[in-house]
Parts: sequence; C-alpha cells; structure tokens
Amino acid sequence: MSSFSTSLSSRTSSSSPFLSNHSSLINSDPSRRSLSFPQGINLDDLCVRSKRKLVQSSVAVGDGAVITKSSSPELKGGPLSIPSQEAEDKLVIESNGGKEHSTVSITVVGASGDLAKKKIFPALFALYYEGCLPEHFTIYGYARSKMTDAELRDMVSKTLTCRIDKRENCGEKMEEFLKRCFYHTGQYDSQEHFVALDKKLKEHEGGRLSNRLFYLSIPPNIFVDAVKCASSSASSSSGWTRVIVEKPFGRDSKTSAALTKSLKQYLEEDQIFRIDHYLGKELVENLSVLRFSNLIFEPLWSRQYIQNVQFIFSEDFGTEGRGGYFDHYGIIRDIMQNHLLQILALFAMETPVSLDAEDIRNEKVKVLRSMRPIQLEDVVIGQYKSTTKGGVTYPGYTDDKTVPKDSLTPTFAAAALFIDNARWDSVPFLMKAGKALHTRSAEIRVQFRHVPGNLYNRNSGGTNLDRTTNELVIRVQPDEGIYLKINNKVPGLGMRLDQSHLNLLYSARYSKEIPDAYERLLLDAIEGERRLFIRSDELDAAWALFTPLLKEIEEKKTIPEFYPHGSRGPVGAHYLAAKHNVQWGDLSLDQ
Ligand SMILES: NC(=O)C1=CN([C@@H]2O[C@H](COP(=O)(O)OP(=O)(O)OC[C@H]3O[C@@H](n4cnc5c(N)ncnc54)[C@H](OP(=O)(O)O)[C@@H]3O)[C@@H](O)[C@H]2O)C=CC1
Ligand SMILES: O=C1O[C@H](COP(=O)(O)O)[C@@H](O)[C@H](O)[C@H]1O
Repeated sequence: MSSFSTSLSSRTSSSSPFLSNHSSLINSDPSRRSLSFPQGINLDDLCVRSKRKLVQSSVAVGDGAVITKSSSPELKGGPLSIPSQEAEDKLVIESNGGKEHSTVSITVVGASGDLAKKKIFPALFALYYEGCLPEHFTIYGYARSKMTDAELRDMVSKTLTCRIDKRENCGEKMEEFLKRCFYHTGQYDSQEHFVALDKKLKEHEGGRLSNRLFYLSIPPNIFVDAVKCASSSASSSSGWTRVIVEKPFGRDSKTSAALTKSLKQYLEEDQIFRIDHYLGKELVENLSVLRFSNLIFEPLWSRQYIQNVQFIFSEDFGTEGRGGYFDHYGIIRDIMQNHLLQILALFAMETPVSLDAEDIRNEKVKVLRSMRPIQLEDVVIGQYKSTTKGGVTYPGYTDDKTVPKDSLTPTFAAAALFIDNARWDSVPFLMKAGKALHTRSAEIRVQFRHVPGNLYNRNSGGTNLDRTTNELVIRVQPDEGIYLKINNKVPGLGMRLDQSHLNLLYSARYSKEIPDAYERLLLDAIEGERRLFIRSDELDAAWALFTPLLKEIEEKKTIPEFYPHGSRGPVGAHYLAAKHNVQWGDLSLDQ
C-alpha cells in the first residue's frame, strides 16, 4: 500500500499568493487525489513539483555572476532567497483517502516514431526518476510495427539519459523503469486491437481504479481513428481518460474546426490536452512570474513604455528528415501560429483573475481576439538555399528528396502584428522564425521607449542613446536566462556611457538541470492541470488570425526570398522591422 503524505496534507496556506493558489488548485482537482507515492519516501526525494518555490533572484552585471552561499540545494547564489519558504514549500500531496488503489496507464500511440523516442519516453523516465509518477503506473507503447516488450525496452533504453546533476542509481532506476514499459502491436483504426490493449491494461491495473492517458504521437491524418478506437475500446471505466494530441491541429480554421468536431464526437473538451511544447519550457513558464510577481515590470508593460516586442525563433539546421511533413505546413504553421503566438498571448494578456487554467486561457483568448488581421505587406517569407562554406556544402530546402523541387513553402518568416486594445495600441509585436539560420535560439525581446529629453544625449561620448534604449531579454533557449540592458557610466574621470547587462543566467544561479518541456506537460496531463494546454477557442482564435494570411500567400503563390543555409535570413526582415521603426535585437552587435 502506498500511503504517503497524510502529514503533509494539512498545509493550507502560503505566504505567496502564487503558491497558495496553486496548492488550492491541487487540492481541488480530483485527478491529483488519485496520485499516490511510494511508502517511506524521504521528503527530499519527492517529485520537485511537490516543492514548488518562488525564489527571488539577484542579478549580476555582465558576465560576473553573483555567487554567494546557497540557501537551497537548487540555488547557486541566493542572497535574496527566502529560507522560510523551504519548509512551507513542502507542498501538499493530498491524503490519498483510499485512492492508493488507483493506477495510471500511459499509452504512447505511435511508440515506434521519432517523437516517442526523442521526447516522450525520456520525459517519462525523468518523471519516474524524480518520483513524480504515481506508485502504480504502466507504460504501453502502441504502434503497427511488430515489436516485443523486450524490443521496445531496448529501443527506449537507447534514448534514456540521467540528469547531469543527479547520476546516482540512475542505471538501476532505468532498469526499474523499463520493467514498467510494455508494447502492443496494433492498427490505429482497429477496435479489435484496442480491445486487446484494453485487456492487457486491465491485467496490469489489477482491479485498481484505473486512469488512462493516451499520447497521440502519430501523424495527424490518423488522430481521429485512434481517438475513436481508444475511447470506445480502451477508455477507463472507473477513473479518468485523457488524450494528449500533438500538433498540427489542422492547417487552417476549417480543418482545425473539423478536427475539433471529430475529436469531440468521442471526447469531452476537458479530456483533450492539445500540446504546445513551448508552453512547457521553463522560461515561458517564468514569463508570468516575472511579470506579475515583480512590482517593477507590470507598470511598464504597455504602450506607454514599450516600443516593440520581438519573438524570435531560429534553428541552425534545416528540415532534414521532416521535409515531407514540413512542406505541407511551412514555418508559419510550424512555429508562428502556435509556439510564438502562444508566447505572445501570455506576454500580452491582461492579469488573469487567478492562476486557474480557465482564468489564464480566458485572458489569452481575449488578447488573441483583439489582434488586428495580419497584412501581407507586414510579412516577409524566405526559403533556404544550398551554400558551400569551408569546403562543406549545406543542402537547400528543395534538395530534400521529400520536398518538391518547385516548392514555395517558407522555411523563414517575419511578421509585424498588432493588438488593437488599450494596452497595446500601435505597439509592433514582431515575430521571426526560421530554419537553417546561423544559430539556434528562442527569445523574447522587449525594447523600451527612449528616455524623453535624455540629459545624456548631449555628452554620451559617442553612444547613440536613441538607439541604446533599455531592452529586456528573456532567453528561452539555449543558455536560459533573463537580462536587462541598461545604460551606465564607464568608470573613470570622464563621462562616457556604456550599455551593460543586468544578467540572470540560470546556469550560474541554479545548480538544478532544467526539465524538458515534455516532462512538465506530461506531469500536468497526469495531474489534470490544463493551464499549459490549448483550449479549443484559443486554437480557433489563433487560426482566425493566420488563416487569411496563409490563404493569400498560397493563392498568390508568393515567392519566398532565398537565403543561404546558415545565414541570418532574408534581408527583407530588416526592411520590415525598419518600416515599423524597429531593429531586430538579436542582430545588434551587443545582443
Ligand atoms: N518529431 C518531432 O520532433 C515532432 C513531432 N510532432 C508531432 O508529433 C506527432 C508524431 O511525430 P513523429 O514521431 O515525428 O512522427 P512519425 O512520422 O515518426 O510517426 C510516428 C509513428 O506513426 C506511425 N505512422 C507514420 N506514418 C503513418 C501513416 N501514414 N499511417 C499510419 N501510421 C503511420 C509509425 O508507426 P508504425 O508504422 O509502427 O505504426 C511511426 O513510427 C506528429 O503529429 C508530429 O506532427 C510535433 C513536434 C515535434
Ligand atoms: O514544434 C516544433 O518544434 C521544433 C523545435 O522545438 P525545440 O524545442 O527543439 O526548440 C521544430 O524543430 C519543429 O520543426 C516544430 O515542429
């Protein structure tokens, strides 16, 4: 029996509104009550989620990070951290009240595929390693490929990794984890095969209350078949059944609505977990904390102080191996309409009533619906072409055998968007996304307005203060961090100004490895937390914004501007920014 935590369940308050809010969420969600943990587990070994912290960070100037004595094992420097929080943050794990007899069965549909191997199984193992999975759980891989349990385990074992900071017993944990993984061969549209899966799941569940999570890691044309079979032949008869659906959620408003309608024939909206893995990234999750729990930012968060906001995604590799999928979608659907727009919505939304999923998603929908239709003249598209550097030839997009030679599909796009509401009237929200560029990164850049009548404009010693405005950079990846560019005086007897970074670099501040986005999202789905998943009306609003633009680009057969593989992208992106009186922050000399 697993009867952990009765002593923890009495925690009802926290000094932080965020923590108390979240714990009330946990307490009120029946699915969380169904989680149980191994008996006798040491509190410190518990899933990190049970120790949510709100930590205040100090910043260091430039690269000289402030490192002082750690106040928590996760912190490298911590002059401003709140020690008393430590005890308080041993968050409630609900008294299981008899629910120790519950179990979670996770079925990865499409287990033989790329995403399953690359992300889903490793994330499940990381959750297991952290003690975040309930005591009774089983993982099933499901796909058409013929495989035995041992073959699945062998395949999965090749992709599992240990946390850099926690390698002890990792091998043993892998063995234990793999013993909980099984495989079932079946067609995605066969009720009979899902009935057979159901039978096997029941054997593992051993009469316990059963909760079932299906992760659809398959191409979108078979989503509905699989959902139909899973819901009719393999859903839980005693607990919850949830389905994680991977993007793409359609290609436009019409196909997305059709997909939603079909899914809703078999599932309620609250059973559908539409995943956008960017919402699971640490720095995206931190965006709301930064904004709403620091007095200094929210007052600046409007047209009054912000000149423009930039959402930038770039990859230094092409569509290698995924050209077939990509050519049908293109970069606007692949990155902008979902990942970047979701971040924009979180960035620009009004303060939600609470951290409850519905309150947050209500605000996101509102801001998405306030957006001005995107004009084609505010968009630049590009496609990478082959280039040779240092004797190495890098392929162009259409060199991919799965891509038609005359494809006009954009692998790069930049766009200026506007939110027609009181807070953001006339502020350009620039997006830029591209494959096969010079670097891999994802970031949010907030460029503030100029200081009116800046006294130092006259003797700034060569620095053009009209250019060097303050800029807040939230670097989602790599080298996660947040920094603020400020103007300061160069030390010395003269008066020369310089721009410096107040820098919170996560690797300098925290010793703990940042979890992969899929870990957070899988755990949320198991716990029934919907905050980071896309509700159908959000999806409708996102497609309503991009569908007319995509249609126009495709109908007009707009020719993309070609850019060399490994370059900084089409020059047109600079003209677009200049048209809106903006410079791309990632291309400035002092990034
Ligand atoms: N890979 C990635 O990095 C990302 C993927 N996604 C999304 O996740 C989902 C899975 O992606 P990924 O793993 O790359 O996909 P795969 O193309 O690898 O497909 C997954 C599995 O589905 C089965 N399958 C593939 N094609 C067909 C078909 N035409 N008919 C029936 N079954 C088929 C195969 O299993 P079998 O033959 O054994 O049945 C395959 O192993 C997709 O929706 C994708 O868009 C989203 C973000 C990133
Ligand atoms: O959804 C997608 O995301 C990946 C990039 O994800 P990241 O977490 O590695 O930044 C992208 O390569 C892919 O084209 C897209 O479908």
